[in-house]
Amino acid sequence: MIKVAPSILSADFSKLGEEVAAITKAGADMVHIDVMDGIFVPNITFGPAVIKSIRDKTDLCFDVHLMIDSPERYIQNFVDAGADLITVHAEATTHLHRTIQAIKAAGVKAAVSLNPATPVEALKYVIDELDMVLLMSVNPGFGGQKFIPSTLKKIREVKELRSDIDIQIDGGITHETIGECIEAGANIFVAGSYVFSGDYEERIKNLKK
Ligand SMILES: O=C(CO)[C@@H](O)[C@H](O)COP(=O)(O)O
Ligand SMILES: [Fe+2]
Repeated sequence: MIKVAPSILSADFSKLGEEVAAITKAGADMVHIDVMDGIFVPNITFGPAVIKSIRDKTDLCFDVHLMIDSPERYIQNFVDAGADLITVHAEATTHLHRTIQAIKAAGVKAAVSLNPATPVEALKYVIDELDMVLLMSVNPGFGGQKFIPSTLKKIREVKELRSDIDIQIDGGITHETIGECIEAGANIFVAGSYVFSGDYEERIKNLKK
């Protein structure tokens, strides 16, 4: 089944709670929350306090995408804030396996993300521990960028490593780019600018069909 996870990076921050309620009503399957620290990526967004403030606006899964250096330092803070699924970047932590164990020990689902230039081999010795793999289809840091086509090959490579794993694609997803990702084997789609620049319900429906 195809799932759509609107990224609130493209929402109106001045009314974030209402935006989360609106995408829930519009048929979103998860809420994708992009946390950026200005070090791992050249942008800064929000932290646990903001996430906690919107937790009671929806019952949907809070899919927290950590684009922060050494994410192991903050796992418990994001769990306490209401995260259901925590994604860390393989490039951001020295001890990836230990970080995954820490996420699971904290009682939430664990995923690993790879930047566009990072080979799928980076997942080889941790993939059996994971609930999901996130493949970045743009360089992380900003919404509204163009989909990088080499992601399609990476989707197939992840499938070869573990055929039953959820594969989430993040960056440049629209009604035009989603189809080839589904064909390659991905099943969860983050969409920021595409969903938030139109009628939310119509845009989510377009992606699902
Ligand atoms: O993690 C990121 C960006 O680093 C994403 O989640 C973006 O928010 C996706 O935005 P669009 O490409 O869909 O506009
Ligand atoms: Fe993201």
